[in-house]
Amino acid sequence: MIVAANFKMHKTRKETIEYLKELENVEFTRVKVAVFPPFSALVENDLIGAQNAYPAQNGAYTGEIGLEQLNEFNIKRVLLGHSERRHILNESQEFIAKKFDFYKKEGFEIFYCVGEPLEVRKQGIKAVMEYIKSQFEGIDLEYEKLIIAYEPVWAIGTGVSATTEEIKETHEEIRKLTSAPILYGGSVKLNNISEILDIPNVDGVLVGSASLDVNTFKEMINKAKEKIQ
Ligand SMILES: O=C[C@H](O)COP(=O)(O)O
Repeated sequence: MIVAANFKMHKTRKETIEYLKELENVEFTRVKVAVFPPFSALVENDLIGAQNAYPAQNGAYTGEIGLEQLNEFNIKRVLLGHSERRHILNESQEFIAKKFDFYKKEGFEIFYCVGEPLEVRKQGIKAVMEYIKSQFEGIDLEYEKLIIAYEPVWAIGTGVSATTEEIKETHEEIRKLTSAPILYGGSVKLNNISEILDIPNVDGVLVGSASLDVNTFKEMINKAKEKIQ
């Protein structure tokens, strides 16, 4: 079971350090926990991953960070292909695949996000899978340190999670393509996490807004623990 927190553009360095301190007392046995803070809050801690990274050691890439900056904090985990980077920052599949390739070669654990917009979901699962397959172009689905996060765009930050049936059918289809763990993300809250974790082929969750409160996130970790036999 994997429970991951994506702070997006929330929290300062000080707040992130306090958050991590709160997590120190949590017993993680058999639950993998990951925390993705903003770049300015990256610290050396096993839970930490970067929300994004440029595919280079260093260089003239204004506004980006690369391997050199991640190495400073011994960070070996990165989130790639998040919907906000694809849709707000217009990252192309080709560029995301370049990042994937670079950080795969560096042995990073890669949380790789996919998910369809509402107009595609309305056309049904076949169209959803065509869309998702296009987001897998250039991605090594056999990479042993790959974790996939299925996050329907229309469920992110809206308070409206995908239905159990939608998650079930999509994860089932993604499972046919890879043996990597598959997380669900998109309005995961304390009141729906248990139900979501019960769905076949759901190996964990990627949580945005609900993860910002550390007590809520801790309770989510506990709910995930309850699912482990
Ligand atoms: O990375 C996390 C997802 O975008 C989900 O965000 P959310 O939980 O605020 O809907």
